[in-house]
Amino acid sequence: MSEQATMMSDVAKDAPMAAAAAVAGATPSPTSSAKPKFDLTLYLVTSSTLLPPNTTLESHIESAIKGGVTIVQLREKSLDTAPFIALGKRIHSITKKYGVPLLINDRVDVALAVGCEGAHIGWDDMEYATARKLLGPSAIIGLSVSNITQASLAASTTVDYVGIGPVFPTRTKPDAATPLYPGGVRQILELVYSKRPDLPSVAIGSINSSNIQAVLYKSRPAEGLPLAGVAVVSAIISSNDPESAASGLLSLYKSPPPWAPPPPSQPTVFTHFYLPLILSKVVSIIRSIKEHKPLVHQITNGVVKNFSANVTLAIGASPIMSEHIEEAADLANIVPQSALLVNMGTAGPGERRLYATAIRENNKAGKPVVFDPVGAGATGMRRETVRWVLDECGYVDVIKGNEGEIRTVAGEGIRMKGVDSDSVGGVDELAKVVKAVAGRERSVVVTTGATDVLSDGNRTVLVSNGHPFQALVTGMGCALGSVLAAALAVHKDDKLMSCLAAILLYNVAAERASKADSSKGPGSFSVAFLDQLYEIGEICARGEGGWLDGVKVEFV
Ligand SMILES: Cc1ncc(COP(=O)(O)OP(=O)(O)O)c(N)n1
Ligand SMILES: Cc1nc(C(=O)O)sc1CCOP(=O)(O)O
Repeated sequence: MSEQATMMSDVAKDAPMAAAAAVAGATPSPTSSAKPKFDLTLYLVTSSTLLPPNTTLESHIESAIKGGVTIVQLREKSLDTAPFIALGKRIHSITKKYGVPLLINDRVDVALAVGCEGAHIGWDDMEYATARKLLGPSAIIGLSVSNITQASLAASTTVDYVGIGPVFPTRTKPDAATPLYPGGVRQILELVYSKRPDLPSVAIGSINSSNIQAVLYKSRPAEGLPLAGVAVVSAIISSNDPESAASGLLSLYKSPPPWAPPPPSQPTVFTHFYLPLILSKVVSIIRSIKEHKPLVHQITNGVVKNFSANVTLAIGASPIMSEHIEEAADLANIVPQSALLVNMGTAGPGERRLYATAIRENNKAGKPVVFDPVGAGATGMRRETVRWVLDECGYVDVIKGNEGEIRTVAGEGIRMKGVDSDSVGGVDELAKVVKAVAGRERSVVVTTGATDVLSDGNRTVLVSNGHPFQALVTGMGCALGSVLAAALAVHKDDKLMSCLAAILLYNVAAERASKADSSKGPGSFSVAFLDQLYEIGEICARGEGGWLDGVKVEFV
């Protein structure tokens, strides 16, 4: 209330601003009034053509403001000047009542005539310097930014905010630039911050209740200003209940995303000094799996289903192999401890909607998601599926793959033979790539190979346990996804720790299986491996950690 009240008095005081004087032919005085305070948190951009039937823009805007919209932009592409000004005046009389600033899209002349708080302009509109001259120093002026060059140019001006977009493909603006996705928004935020650390930004382009938290979370730069808000058109304008649409968006904006629980009070420090502590946590996570029997919903490929289900059962978790969109929400909520594994091994474009629904439902339920981009670099279709999952389906907690797959996720055009991969650099170089991808996606990344590399973007661990037979059993790599998911389901507050527990369980089980008398080759090894997964679970249930004596763990 107090912020709104301050804003209201500022807006009311400054409303006619220097602009009105300019309309009358006078030059606006640079000291005529102070710039009104503005809050970009929930920015409503209008489009009358998207209103539901029998509704008016005036009542829609008023309801949306009641729901929490903090700033409004009148964007009416097909109105002539006179009706545009008349509409602007009617809308301004509403926004002023609530102390919410009103900006006009594209048309500086209309903003001047309406006497509202400012304008938003793009690169095809009036040049910023001219707009500023006409509107005066107290006007709020925003500039669109769709790429790094525009970001750099915008940040070299005195503009008041930038509108970054489109984040996603949008039907509302047919001439929008190429989608940036949250990762591209983050790059622009970093650039803007490096040139003008005080300049606030909003993101725009198909932002709605299903993606707002992922946009905010994944676009957040490692340092510098995060987004100051989100701008939406259809998510509010096309709604039959704009007040609820706005309040729903605002509440999602303000709450921490369910997949990012508050950091543990004592985060595990990953150094050799703390190895005994780390290994005792590994034991307790594996014991927890047996205790809680988490459900692992697996959308996985046909080649590995049976083995993955057996691996899940052997560690004490409960597998369900479902590929029905209709039950994704129920499965995400059916038990308190569960997780989702999405393995794209044999997927085609038909599966993308299933992935999106299952990932979003698990995000909403605060359940962890493991994504295995099998064969990511092998074909264009697979590369597009990886992009779709990471950019458009919400948030994945863990990305797990072999070196080639993770390098593809990193954006390297590595060639892959089927779903296997060639190693290109040393482990140190790979560790840098893994860490960079983890930082970029804000996920834990697990790369499997002779040495497994795990990173959450800050801490990076190398694990060199395991046995060469693992590479000779179909589904060995894929089934690891179910163990990662089970570990995350029971231990969410330090995801890297959960992944380390899963990797150590898996690889030590493989070493022990290779030494079993019954283990004569990959076939008998795979049976002994299931036995060892079970056996280690039993050992951990007794609270014993001797099985970890030979682990080869390095912290980098
Ligand atoms: C907040 C915000 N950001 C970007 C835009 C896009 O403006 P522009 O580039 O002028 O394109 P049109 O809106 O005119 O199609 C915006 N309007 N608002
Ligand atoms: C007005 C606008 N500007 C964009 C940009 O990329 O600059 S995208 C866009 C349309 C946003 O509408 P919706 O929320 O319905 O997708």
